[in-house]
Amino acid sequence: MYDWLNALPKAELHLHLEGSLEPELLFALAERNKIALPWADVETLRSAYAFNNLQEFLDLYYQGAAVLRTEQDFYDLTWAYLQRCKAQNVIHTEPFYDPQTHTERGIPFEVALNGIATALKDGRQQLGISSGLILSFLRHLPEEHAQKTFEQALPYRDAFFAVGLDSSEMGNPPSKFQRVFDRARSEGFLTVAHAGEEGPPEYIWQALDLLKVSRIDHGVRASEDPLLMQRLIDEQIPLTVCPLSNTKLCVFEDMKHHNILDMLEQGVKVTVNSDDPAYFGGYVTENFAALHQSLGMTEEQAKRLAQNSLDARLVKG
Ligand SMILES: Nc1ncnc2[nH]cnc12
Ligand SMILES: [Zn+2]
Repeated sequence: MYDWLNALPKAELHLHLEGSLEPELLFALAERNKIALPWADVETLRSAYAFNNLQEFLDLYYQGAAVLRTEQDFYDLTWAYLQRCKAQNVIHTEPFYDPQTHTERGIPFEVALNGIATALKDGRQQLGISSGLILSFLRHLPEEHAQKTFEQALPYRDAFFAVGLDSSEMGNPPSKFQRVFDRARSEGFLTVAHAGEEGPPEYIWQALDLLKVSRIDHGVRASEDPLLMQRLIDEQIPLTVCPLSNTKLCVFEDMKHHNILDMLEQGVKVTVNSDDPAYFGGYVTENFAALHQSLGMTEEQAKRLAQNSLDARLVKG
């Protein structure tokens, strides 16, 4: 039905690998690793995917990620996501992963990174999907933990090209991470950050001015601040918007109220992404389809959104 959206060549620039863990794989990995789960079956787990806000989702997301233990698990997770990319004509992806989600529960740093990096390499060679990995810090933890994580990552510097910032936004402003982002930039890494998902426009200003980000992840609350909107337009700073995520997490009450097409028409470089597709009801094509269904997105707008995603890539080729 949405072949025309599937057919558009596109890039995905906002995807948490841990958020692509489908319930079926989650159960398979739990069995492989002999981990007892609190849900009776896949359907029971799926029925728990009802959230009132970001935190309610994160609590389940971290619980789900606990089935990931071995390099093979991380490989399988990443490979399954890349297969979805292939099926939806996502020709380039710049996914995040959260090292601290795994190191904080005793998984050695290199286990997750090796599994992910190997799958991304195979994706390039076997599927023709280009990619670059973003190492994302958990903002609900102290900055010192992020510093330590970055130091752990440095010996593997060829495996990622940027650092990011995710997890609980409210009360954890970008300013909390200024030093570790300074350090990452001094080592030659690019920066991105989640900002303006639930948090105020002020957090977007901070991400731009203090963390010197190349893109804003989400950023939908920018529309509350005309000066900020003007800056995003003037400087063509990309926003990696995630429509299904925003409605699942009640950032917008209904897709009919989503502001992505208004921002597109005002000249903001918005892109369409899936965020945590296993939890939010779909991958990139389903996100485009929701915009068509609820907002009347035209074919011309879809093409512009897809082109924006290709233009907003930070890793070329
Ligand atoms: N949408 C989101 N916002 C913040 N942190 C996240 N981690 C995974 N998904 C996230
Ligand atoms: Zn996200």
